[in-house]
Amino acid sequence: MGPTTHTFDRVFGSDSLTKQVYEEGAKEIALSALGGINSSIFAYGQTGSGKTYTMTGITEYAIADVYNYMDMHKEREFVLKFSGMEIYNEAVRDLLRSDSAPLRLLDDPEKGTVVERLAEITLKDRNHLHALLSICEAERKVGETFLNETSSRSHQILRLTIESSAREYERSENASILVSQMHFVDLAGSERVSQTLSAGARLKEGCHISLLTLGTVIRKLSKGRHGHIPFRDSKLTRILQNSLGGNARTAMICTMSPARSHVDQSRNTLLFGSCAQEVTTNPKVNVWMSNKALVKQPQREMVGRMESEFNKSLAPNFITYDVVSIMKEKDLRIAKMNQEIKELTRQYELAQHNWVESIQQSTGDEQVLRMDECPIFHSSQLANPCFLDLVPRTHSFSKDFGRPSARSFNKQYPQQFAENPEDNFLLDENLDQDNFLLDENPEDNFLLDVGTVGPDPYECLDWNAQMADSKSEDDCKEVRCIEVEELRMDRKVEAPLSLPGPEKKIGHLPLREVMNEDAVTSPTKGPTEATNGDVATSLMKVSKEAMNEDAVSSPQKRSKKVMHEEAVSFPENRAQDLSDVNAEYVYDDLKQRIQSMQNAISCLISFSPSEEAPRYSDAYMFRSRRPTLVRSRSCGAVLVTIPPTGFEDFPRSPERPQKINSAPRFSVNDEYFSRKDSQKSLKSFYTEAQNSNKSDSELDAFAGLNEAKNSSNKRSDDMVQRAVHNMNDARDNNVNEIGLDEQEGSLQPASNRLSKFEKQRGEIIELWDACNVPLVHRTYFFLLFKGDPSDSVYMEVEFRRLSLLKDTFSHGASMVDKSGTLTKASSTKALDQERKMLCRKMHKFTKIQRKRLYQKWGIKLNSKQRSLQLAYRLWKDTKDMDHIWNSAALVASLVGFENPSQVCRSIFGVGFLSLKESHKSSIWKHSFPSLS
Ligand SMILES: Nc1ncnc2c1ncn2[C@@H]1O[C@H](COP(=O)(O)OP(=O)(O)OP(=O)(O)O)[C@@H](O)[C@H]1O
Repeated sequence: MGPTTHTFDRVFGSDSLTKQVYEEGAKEIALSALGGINSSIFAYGQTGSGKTYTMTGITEYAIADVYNYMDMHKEREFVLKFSGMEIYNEAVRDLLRSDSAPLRLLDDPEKGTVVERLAEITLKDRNHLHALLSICEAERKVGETFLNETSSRSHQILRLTIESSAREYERSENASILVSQMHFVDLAGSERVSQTLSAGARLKEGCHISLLTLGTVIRKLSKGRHGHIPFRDSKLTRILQNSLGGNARTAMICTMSPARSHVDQSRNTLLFGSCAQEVTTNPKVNVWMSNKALVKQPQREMVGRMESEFNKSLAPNFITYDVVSIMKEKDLRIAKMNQEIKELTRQYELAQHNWVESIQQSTGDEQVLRMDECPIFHSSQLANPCFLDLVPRTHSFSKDFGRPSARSFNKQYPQQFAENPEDNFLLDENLDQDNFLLDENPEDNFLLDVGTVGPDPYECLDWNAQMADSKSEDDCKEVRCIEVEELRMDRKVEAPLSLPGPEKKIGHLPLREVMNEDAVTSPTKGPTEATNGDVATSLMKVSKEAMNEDAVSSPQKRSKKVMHEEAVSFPENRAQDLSDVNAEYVYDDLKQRIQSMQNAISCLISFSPSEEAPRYSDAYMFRSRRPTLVRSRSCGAVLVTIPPTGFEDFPRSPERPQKINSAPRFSVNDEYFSRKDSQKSLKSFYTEAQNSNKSDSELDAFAGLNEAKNSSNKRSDDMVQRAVHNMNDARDNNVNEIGLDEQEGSLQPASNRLSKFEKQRGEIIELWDACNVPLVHRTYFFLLFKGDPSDSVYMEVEFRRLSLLKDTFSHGASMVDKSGTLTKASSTKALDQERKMLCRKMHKFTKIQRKRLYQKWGIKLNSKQRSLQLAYRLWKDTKDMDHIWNSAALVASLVGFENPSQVCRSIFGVGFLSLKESHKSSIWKHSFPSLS
């Protein structure tokens, strides 16, 4: 048929060694996979021409080279995965799972065609790979034996996936992993194409489809990528689509028999090889972003968002407009409201006085006394604290005519109860949150023990906290007290029956339940309060009910609303009005007006010059509403004592005029506490910061959450200087600046509270120093030092605990001095143990504080990445290992890691010590290019 010329890259004779074929024909391409480029080595040829023989050798050599390369490049990390499959009769079989059913092919948008459920074994070492190769070979042979074939009728595809990365890629901003696949494809004998084509009976058998499609694909590809390339027409071409014409470097080894009888097959093979020679592929380096790198981008955005929010919340600190005039205006309004409250309170007391008088007149003092002695609380239920717990603290029934008891109300109007936001807050999670002191951490009862000395810090707990602390205990106390009464008064009096007129109606109401409710809704009452006054108050309530009924049932009387309005609108007539049966509405109205006034004041003092920073003020208002709600609604006996004295309670009353400069005063140095000089007090820090050249950069770096550095260095400087200035203000207790003095008369309580707050803060700082309180612990107080009244209890507790700690230390020292019997070592050990114990307790407490702060900051507890990111940013430009250690400690505390070293490990992949030791090594240099 005449000579035909074909050109190939290499031609090997029959005396060529497989090694030579590999070295000259396949090695370069195969090892491209180590650089992230897919590679494929095909063997094509007729049966018995040496495909399997050659591919086995090439695979061996390639694997050896891969492992040699890995050995020579220890700075990189490699992960090898191996899988083997066989395609026979368009069925894909996993060679590593002998019993596997044919595998399906799936289209993955990123990876292309993938074989579903194909085993991919991560290799331990080269022996492991050899073992797997043997398994594949054996498995393929088993199939051939089963088919009673002496030659390969199937295609074998061995795939080695190589993932390589720099060992310290985790630390790199551009962290990436190279992922490539190395394919070794031993095709079925090529003669089968022509055979099957000629022998139609075998068309549906063997590998003809794949080979036929392979040939078509190669032919089309060799002519350029014009038209449709039928990759999807066979499993083989579908799986190897990349290798054939896409993202891969491919070597096609064509084997031929020198026998004259095989000249046709040899010619076909040459034609196939010629076509394949023309095919161009489009190999690329396959760079995958590491998981961390992938996470980093959105994480960075998230951090940025959080930081900007955080900065916004701090905005008042850096706002430059005239806060003095705004504060003055607010102070004036507050002063005016205080005056109004005083007047209302006076009216309120008078109303109550008249009301009591009217009750006494209508029932007689004797009756009251008899009621007082009534053992009406004889109830096993009442003595059951569980029952008490189950009764929600409803307190908004003062205007519900014929109100049922708390229990029956809930049964009858569950919806209404659920919809009442005032009631809901009693059930919300804040209860748990504030309940921690007793419930979540039994060990924190230690704090309560401390609290038995000096003024009770819990007087300034918000209402929920009081409820949480006292709900079971105080209720029990109250019940106990009642039980005492019961024992003392051993006779029953049908009290309601003795009430005149309409009272008899209400007398049908189970007075016990009314009393129960009173007991339940007066959690703040101590045992001594549940005496005659309580019962008298309960009686008043009963009478009130009766009056309500009366009012409703007497259309001749003026409407309640009118009476109510008149009583409020015309105070000069209040004497007459209050003596009326509708005096209760004046009473209620006054309460409500006082309450709304208090709320308004809360509004005013929760200074929010920027609408962008509503969080604190909102939270503040929410909290500040609680005491007034409780006191104004449910506890008549307690109610009388609230205003105006309630305003002077530190820090319960919400009308403290918040000093603008004081609120965020400590914000800038929040992170600065994580510096190595952990024992440094705030004062010394700020003094030093002010005099130090490093204040600009380091303060800012430690502020961390502050984007000021990135956005504007100049602004950052201003911020820091302002913060320092503020700190000095605090130290000098200079309240003149915001014009408080002008309102001194009316704002004296608030000023007192401010000064008390600042004094307490100073004391705590001194105690920290005195007790060598660790840095991490101090950091929990950054935001608590903002002066939010609702935080004052924590300051109080901290102060007491530290006082105790200090006393304990000094006491321990003096014991050593006095006794003289203890050796220094033993006493030191005892002190150490004691200190450890206290530290444990402190740690427990601070964990809770941390949780609380998280909630306050809006930080999710699982935001480890954010903190680590922050740490990385803090460390990026530092050479100071102490600095790293301290900030790692801070981050560890924030993210809940056990120790700072764990933080280092998370960021660098090595612990702190390794990090320190390796700071001159490539790891360090890589991580901190500025150092290298
Ligand atoms: N280069 C070589 N040197 C020595 N022997 C070889 C060489 N190539 C192949 N052989 C031998 O020829 C025989 C057939 O080789 P091999 O099985 O590799 O052919 P094949 O193309 O894979 O055939 P099939 O398609 O039927 O599987 C084997 O016994 C093998 O040992």
